[in-house]
Amino acid sequence: MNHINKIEHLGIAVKDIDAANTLYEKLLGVAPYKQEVVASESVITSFFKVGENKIELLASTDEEGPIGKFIAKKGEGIHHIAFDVDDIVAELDRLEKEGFQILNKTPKKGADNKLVAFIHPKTTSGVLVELCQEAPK
Ligand SMILES: CC[C@H](C(=O)O)C(=O)SCCNC(=O)CCNC(=O)[C@H](O)C(C)(C)COP(=O)(O)OP(=O)(O)OC[C@H]1O[C@@H](n2cnc3c(N)ncnc32)[C@H](O)[C@@H]1OP(=O)(O)O
Ligand SMILES: [Co+2]
Repeated sequence: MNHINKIEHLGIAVKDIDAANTLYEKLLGVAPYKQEVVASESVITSFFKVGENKIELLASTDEEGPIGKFIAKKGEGIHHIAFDVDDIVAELDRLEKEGFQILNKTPKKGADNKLVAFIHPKTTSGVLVELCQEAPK
């Protein structure tokens, strides 16, 4: 069984979701296919399909949220890389045993019908990693 199946999406932190939607629609030549608020993360997300991959734009709904804090500290830009897994609980267990710092050991509801968990960037050479498992319909 594969551990990591593919890149699920690339998360990009933006200040203004409408302005970023317009910019990325020009850049990619395609409109976003979904916009979704994830209140637990204080974000509004917007998804673009690019071939087999996805871009997730994220704007903060609360400056104290993770995206608000990220932009305040680092400005707009690439925020995280998300990987698709078949069994997120098993993968979190494997990665914790491998020494990665899991930020939420219990997967939480993410956007685009996913269960998600995050790994601290200080244990992944500075890249915030998200694991995603397709949530049961
Ligand atoms: C779930 C909905 C959606 C989806 O796909 O379904 C999403 O993707 S939501 C995305 C937003 N949610 C999260 O990011 C949750 C996980 N993130 C966190 O728990 C925090 O943001 C955390 C722990 C990564 C950083 O926490 P905090 O900002 O409070 O701490 P610091 O600012 O002190 O940062 C500590 C250290 O990490 C560096 N850092 C922070 N964010 C990132 C990042 N995105 N990429 C790389 N590095 C990051 C920060 O610069 C600090 O490093 P230092 O060397 O001390 O400056
Ligand atoms: Co994400």
